[in-house]
Amino acid sequence: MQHIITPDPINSYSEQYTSPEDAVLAALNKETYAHVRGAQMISGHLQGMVLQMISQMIAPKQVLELGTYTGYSAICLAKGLAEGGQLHTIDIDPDLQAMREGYWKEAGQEHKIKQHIGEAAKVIPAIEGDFDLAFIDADKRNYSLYFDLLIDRIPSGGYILADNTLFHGEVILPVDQQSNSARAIHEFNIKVAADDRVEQVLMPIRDGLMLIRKK
Ligand SMILES: C[S@@+](CC[C@H](N)C(=O)[O-])C[C@H]1O[C@@H](n2cnc3c(N)ncnc32)[C@H](O)[C@@H]1O
Repeated sequence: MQHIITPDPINSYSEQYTSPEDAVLAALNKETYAHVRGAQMISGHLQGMVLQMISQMIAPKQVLELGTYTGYSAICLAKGLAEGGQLHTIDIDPDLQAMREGYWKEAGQEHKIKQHIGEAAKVIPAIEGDFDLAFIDADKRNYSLYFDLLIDRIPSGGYILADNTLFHGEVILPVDQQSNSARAIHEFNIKVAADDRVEQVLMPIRDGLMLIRKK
């Protein structure tokens, strides 16, 4: 499944003029593609640097990530945490835990990252406090539910990032030709755009990255 909607040469050029992927992230990316199912899900070099820079700009005290996978985006987001800050990351799948913990340690970020295993919708209410930044990157059909669960936990001036908001370009197809996931994402985009509590920008980076700011 294609997860990059920009043409390959444009993507390669953009990567060429983006700061190089650090050695630990490059090794994690390589191992994910070599050994882990669904490797196209990984954020990767370009989007990873976008996540890192957004996190560095916000310098959040507490970040919530929905969808850890092999832990690539968690490293990128953790790099921007304020001194003493923490990233909570939730995944339903326990199997990749040893792999991600190994890379978090190698990246020197393990002390900032707390892994929660379970269904995101059940785990979110069990984590205390507000989130200066939340990254939604788990199952697509629940994006609208995740927005509802998170919006009151984001302070004014805080941010939500949502991945795959262009869903391989399927969101622009007539609704009856969209897959269930694409329709759920399209409904999420409509919902966010209609919500007066937020302002947002849908950036055509990788598979579509929406940056939402709570007013
Ligand atoms: C797109 S991947 C995350 C990629 C990762 N954020 C990155 O950029 O490298 C989605 C992850 O969401 C997890 N997931 C799917 N449904 C979930 C649910 N209901 N609750 C928590 N995690 C879920 C999957 O196990 C998978 O690891």
